[in-house]
This record gives sequence, structure tokens and C-alpha cells, in this order.
Amino acid sequence: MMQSLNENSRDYIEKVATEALSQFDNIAEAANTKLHDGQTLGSEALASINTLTSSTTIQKLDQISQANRESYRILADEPAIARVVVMDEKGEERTYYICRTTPVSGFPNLASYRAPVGRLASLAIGTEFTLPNGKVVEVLERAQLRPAARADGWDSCDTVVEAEHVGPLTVESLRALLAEVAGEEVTEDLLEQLLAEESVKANIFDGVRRSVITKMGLRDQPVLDQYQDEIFRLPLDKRLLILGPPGTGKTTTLIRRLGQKLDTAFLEEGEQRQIEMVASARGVAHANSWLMFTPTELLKQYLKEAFAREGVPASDLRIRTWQDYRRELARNAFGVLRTATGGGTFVLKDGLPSLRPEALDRPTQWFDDFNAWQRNAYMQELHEAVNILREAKAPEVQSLGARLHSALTQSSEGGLASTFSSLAVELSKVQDLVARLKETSDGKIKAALNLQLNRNRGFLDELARFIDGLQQAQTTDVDDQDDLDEEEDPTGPRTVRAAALNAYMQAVRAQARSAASKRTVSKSSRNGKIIEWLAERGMTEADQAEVGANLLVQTYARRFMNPVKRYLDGIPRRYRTFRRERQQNESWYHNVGFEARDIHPLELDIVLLTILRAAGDLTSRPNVQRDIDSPAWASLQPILGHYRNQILVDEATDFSPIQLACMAALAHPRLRSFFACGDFNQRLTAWGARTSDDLKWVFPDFDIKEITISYRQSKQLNEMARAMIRAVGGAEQYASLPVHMDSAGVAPVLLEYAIDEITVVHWLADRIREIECFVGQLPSIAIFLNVEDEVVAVAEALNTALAEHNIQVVACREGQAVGQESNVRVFDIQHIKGLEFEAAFFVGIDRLAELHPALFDKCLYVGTTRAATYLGVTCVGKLPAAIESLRSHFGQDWHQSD
Ligand SMILES: Nc1ncnc2c1ncn2[C@@H]1O[C@H](COP(=O)(O)OP(=O)(O)OP(=O)(O)O)[C@@H](O)[C@H]1O
Repeated sequence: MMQSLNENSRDYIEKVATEALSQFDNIAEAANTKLHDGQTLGSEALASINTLTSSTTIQKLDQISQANRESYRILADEPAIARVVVMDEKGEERTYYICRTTPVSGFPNLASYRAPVGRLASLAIGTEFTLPNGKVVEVLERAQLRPAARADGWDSCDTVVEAEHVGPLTVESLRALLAEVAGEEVTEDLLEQLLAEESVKANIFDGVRRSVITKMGLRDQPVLDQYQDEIFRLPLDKRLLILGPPGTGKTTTLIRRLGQKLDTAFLEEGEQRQIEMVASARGVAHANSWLMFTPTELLKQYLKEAFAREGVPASDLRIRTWQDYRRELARNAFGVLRTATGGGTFVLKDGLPSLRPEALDRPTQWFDDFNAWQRNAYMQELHEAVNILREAKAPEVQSLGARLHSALTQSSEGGLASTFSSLAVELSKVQDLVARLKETSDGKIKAALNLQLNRNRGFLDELARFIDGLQQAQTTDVDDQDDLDEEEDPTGPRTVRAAALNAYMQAVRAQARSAASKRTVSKSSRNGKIIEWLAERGMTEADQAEVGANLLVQTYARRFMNPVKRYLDGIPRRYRTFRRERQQNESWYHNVGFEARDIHPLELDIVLLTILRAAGDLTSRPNVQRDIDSPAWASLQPILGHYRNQILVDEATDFSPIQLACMAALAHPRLRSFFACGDFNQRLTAWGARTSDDLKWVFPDFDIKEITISYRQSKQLNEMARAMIRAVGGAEQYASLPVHMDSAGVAPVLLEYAIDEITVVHWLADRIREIECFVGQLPSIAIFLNVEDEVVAVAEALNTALAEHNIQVVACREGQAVGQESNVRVFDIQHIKGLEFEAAFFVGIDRLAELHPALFDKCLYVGTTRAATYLGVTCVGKLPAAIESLRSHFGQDWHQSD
């Protein structure tokens, strides 16, 4: 609505305009001067003065200098984003200008939005605020500025101006406003006066105007609202979750927060100390130490520009889908998944029919069950070993057994971490004993081999030939792994004879062990075959018994050589045994239908979380942190390398509590900085988190904040979204439209009985043309389909239908974003989480109900809430019964609703 201004308001806006534009000029000029005066703080400035200056100092200065240059560049383009006038308790007024970046010197009242004073830009008129110096001020006036450099000077577009008795008003162009003022005084021509009057009105609007979305990418929102702003500023070491309906700015807040927390200049002193400590221990700069998880690749692309605006570098490398990251962790870091080099236990299979429904319904209990079981199994292994050592014949073994026994019993109260600490004390004694025993057993075995070589020099070559023929056979029975000699070189010997020697030693050891433990070696195993081939050419029976007893002691003593490593590395194998046990009584798993070596992605999450939590429990202890390089704890080192100063999760409700807990476990234990956002009504996965309790399981001290102002959608679409939640039985959420924002839009439109593609395509083409007419330009438009297979065909048909008006339609196959410009894009619905468009069409929603009965309501809700203003849906038949009650919200086209 155009505004007829009273004299006072008009004078006020003119004053603001004059002052703001001249301030833009001054700030930009100062920034430009700094940018071009050639003075830098970096190495060039220092090197000539003192060649001994340390390289880290130079590096630091270079970084500062680089950051300063970046700030000047930003200020030269965008001198300020807000102007705020405050009054202190003595009645003194002060005007602040707020900018996006670090301010340039010479402007005492210019502050960064990231600084505490920046909050002023988000506060409503009349709000009291305590400045960092303790002074209490009240906000009197506020203007949100969008600077634009024109050929003839600075302007600000769509400036929102507000004071106690003025506005909020939106001024399209501050510059035009001042030009009109100047023009009025000189013209005497009545026609010109009338025209001028009208253009003044056309330049100023009541309230805040919604802007049209023209690009594919998250919109720039330089100033947050006061609730978002409060969350964005919360300290770094928090566990935060923002919940809120679609379009309330959850992702926007998350990105702004990351930008602020990466800028060390705006961290609190304590926080700066913390991150310096973490960085010096690990050598990773704070700016690079973050990781964000998104559910789709497309969302990652969509957010790219928003990250760039925040000055966040290399965002591409640090935004990951869990699917990718999980595989990488499990395969390359923790050896859970098999690799071509022979490591790893499992093969990951997406559709593995291993899980019963209760595993999906109660994942946290499933995890607790396994974790308790495996901890118990591990402790049993230790106790079993200790008992055997205590009963050994050799007194030195007995006495070590007794010491280990008391270490175990004394620490049993304090959990695993204290067990490991107690065992660490005995480590060197265990190492000595094992080394001595090994020397003896190796000596005996090699003596037997030498005997054979003396008789027949070709013995090893013959064995090598025999082994060659065995290559295809299963090398070892997987469940015998536990008994394997742990001293073997994992990469394997390089020469034929060395390989044969290795095989000989292994087989003879297995034979000796079996003689001592009265267990037989499987004849079909590789060792069994070699033993058969050796026949009488191994050790004598007496030696076998003696060496066997020695080897058994070694095996049990080895359990104490590197208990932490053994505990962590053994988790996948323990998982396999646990699964086999639970399968028998059909608990969590189906009894049959899959192989022991295969693993479902959700099972892999359980294994990973067990590893991460076990490691996290240890690394968070000060004594472990202190001694992390000692042999007792060194096996935790690789896990430290995966910790990040900040972990962020967008669309958190698409991830299971187990997945979220894995991500949480990647947050550095010193900072525990975790920030997630989501909406339970938008959960698009069967396994996603369903309730706040699921999230409290991840972090009992999760601070859950709700934001409720729905910025994306027009009034009509917002009402429909709420009606949809009521119709499908989702959790009712409170959502309000921004006060003062012009949220009026048009009703969504519906096409039923669209049986064939031609009908749908022509209808879509007509609606798209209507939108262009309405808006005056082509905004960002998306079309969602239920299946990937139809994406290309629909895009092509629509392209043909719209060719006459030169509207380009692109197929986004497999959720790949194509450019940012305002084309029409066609997607499979599964990729569109978190995106927004000015217009969205959802084709064949009744088919969606058939394709995804369990998630139909959620998909529909997510799909329809992507549209800001224009929403169209089509049905092959009629509107599904579940949402029949929404019929009254729909129109047929946008001609009628004009
Ligand atoms: N304070 C604000 N003032 C005006 N617009 C805002 C504000 N905060 C966010 N927006 C706008 O609202 C829209 C939605 O923002 P965003 O995508 O961050 O919401 P979301 O809550 O993450 O949505 P979804 O739940 O659909 O993922 C964006 O266009 C954003 O620019």
C-alpha cells in the first residue's frame, strides 16, 4: 500500500536518507583508501624490519592483513546494513551504524553486526539494551539499509524505516526520495508537481514488503529478528537445537551463527583461549575446524552462496551428507567396512533385509542393548584372560596375572575408563613378558624349520608352491580371528619365501595352540591344509604342547598389551557376535535372509556410535588428554583427528538419534559445540528423530529453542500449511506471520483428473505464464515429481510448451542443481528438503500417497511449504481423502484470484 505521509514523517525520512547516504559515502571512501593505500600489516611490512620474526607470527599477521583487506572490500561495497538511534539514561542520544564485517577505523559508532552492539539492529523500538560498557540504552529509531552503489552516488533499496511514531515504512530508493525533494523546490509546472507527488508515493510503502525470490539459493538476510539474533549470539560451547515450522529462518540463523563463531575477533575471551588451546594441540585452525551435515547434496549447493556471503571459506569441503561421511569414517578411519587391502569386517548393503521394525522404532534402546552387551563381552574377555594367567605354571606369569586381577577388580566401580587407567600402569610388564615368551616360542618353531631346511633346502619353495595352489581357499575362519597372532605384519610379506615362512609359522603356531588347548584346527582352513601338507615336518608332539602352552599365555597376555585399541577395534566383531545371538530369538534382527558379513546402514550407525562414544568417553578425561601420546592412549589419536570445534546439522529431524549422536560425538570434547535445526513435521525419513526426547538422548543438556515467525510463505499458503498439519495429524505448531509485513498472496491452485502428461504440462505452462505476468519477471520456479524417471521427460515437454515465451526449463537429475538463475527447474521430490522458491508445483500428489504411504503427509507438507507465493498441485485422480478438507483453500488458476 502506498503511503500518504504527514509532514513530520516525511521530514524524518529525509533526514535519515540524507544522513545514511552521506555516511555510506564516508565509510566506503575510508575503506577504499585503506584498500588502495598499499599499507599492509603482513609479512611484506615485517620482513624488512626483522628477518628473525617467527614464521607463525608472520603467518598470523598475514591472516589478519588478509582479513582486514576482505573487510575493506566488503565495506566498500556495502558500508552499513542498519542505522540505530538509542538514548541512554541521561537522555543522551547516539546513532550507530551497523555493518556486516569488521568496521574501518575512524568511525566510532560503526559496529559489526557480529559484535555485541550489533544486536541493536535486531531489537524492536522501545527495547532496552545493556551495552558492553554496562550502560543501558533504549532503541528509539531503526532503519534496515540495503546499500547500492549507483553511477551518480550511493542509494539504499527497500530501506525499512521505523521510529516511535513513524512506520515501519519501506522506501524503495532513498536517493530517489532526496532527488524528489530537491525537484519539488525548483518546479513551478503543475503537471510536474503532480507527477512528482505521485512518484513520492510510489517510492514509499506502509509496512515491510516481501521481496520476490529470483534466484535458486538462500536469500540474504543481513539482520536477523530479535529471537533469531538471540540464538545466533549464544556462546560457542553450547548444545543448541532450533525447532520451528517451515520458513521460520532456522537455516538462516544457523549459517549466520557459524559465520559469527568462525570470526575469532567476535568470540569471548574465554572462548578464544579455548580454541587456541585446541588449535595448538591439533594444529587445525579454528576457521577450518567445523563440519555441517545436510540431508541432501542439493541443499549443500543451495546454501553455497549464503556461506560465501558469510565469508566462510571452503564450505564445500565441510558440508557433508551423513551417507558419505559415514562410509568414509567406517571404511577409512575405523576399519569397520572392508577395503580392497584386506582390512575391515563388513560389506555395506543399502537394502539389507536384516532389521525388524522395532530396530527402527526404538533405535536408542537397540543401541543401549548392544553397547551394554559388548562392554560386558569385552570385560569378560579380560577376566577370562586374567584367570588363565593367574593359573599359569610359570611364577612370573602368575604374579602378573595377580597384579592384573587386582587392577581389574579395583577399577571395576569406575567403568571402563578407570579400568584402562589401572591397566596402563602394568603395560610395560605385560610387554616384557610377551616379548620373552615370544622369543622362546619363535626360537622353537624356527629350530624345527631349520631342521627341515637342513634336510631339504627346497623346503620353503615347495611350501610356497603348495600355498600358491591354496590362494582361492578361505584364508582363516573369521571367528578364529581372535586367536590370530597379533604380531604379524598387516601388509604381508613381500617375497615368496618370506610369505612361505610366515605361513609356516602361522600354521605351526595354530597346531601347537590346538595341541595345548585340545581344540582341533579346521581341516578346510588354510592352516589346516598346511598342517596336513607338513605332516611329520612340523614340531614334535612334546614341543607342540610346550610351545602351545606358551602361545596361549601370549594370547591372553596380549589382551593387556593395548587394551584400548583392542576394545575399540573389537567393536565390529563383537557386533557380529551380538547380532548372531539376538537373531536367534528374533530380537532387533530377522533370523534369516542375510549374510553375516553384510551390514545395513542403520546397523553401521550403531557400530560407529559405539566406537565414537567409547573413544569420546576416554578423550574427554583430563588424564587421558594429558597423556594422549603415551602408548596406553595412543590408539585414540586417529579419533582426535576427526574432532571439530563446531558441528552443525541442518534438517536434523531427517537423521536418526543414533546418527545425530555420532555427529555429536565428533564435537571436540573441550568445546562440545553443537548446533542443529529442524522440524518434526518435516521428517522425510523413516528413521528420522521423532520427538524432543530422541534429541535429549543425544545430549541431555540440549538447549531447545523454538522460533515461530514464518517468513517464507504468504498468508494463504501459511494458512493452508497449518490446515494440512491439522488434516494429517501432525504436531500442531504455533506460527505467526511477521507483523507489518505485507503477506497477502494468492490462493494455491489445484488440477484434478490430470491423467496424461500433456494435460499436466499445458496446465503448468499456463500457470507459469500467469506468474510471469503477475510478477513482471520470471521468479524462481520449481516443479516436483514423485519419481526420478520422469524428470527429464517432463522438463523437455515443458520446455517445448514454453519455448514461445523463451522460458527455459531444466531437468535437475538426481537432485543436481543447475545454475542459480531464474529458470524453471524440475526435481524429484526427495531432493528438495530445505529449499525455497517463489513458485512451486507438485505433480501427482495422489500418487505420492501410493508410493510412500508412511511418509505421504510429511512429503506433501515439505513439498507445499517450499513455495513462497505461488503453489500449484495436480492429481491424477482426485484430491486424496486425507486432505479433502483442504479443498476450500484452492483456486483453479491465478486469473480468477487476481
Ligand atoms: N528475520 C528475517 N526477516 C525476514 N526474512 C527472513 C528472516 N529470517 C529468515 N528469513 C527468510 O525466510 C526464508 C526461509 O528461511 P530458511 O530457509 O532459513 O527457513 P527454515 O526455517 O530453515 O525453513 P525450512 O524449515 O523450510 O528448512 C528465507 O527466504 C529467509 O531469507
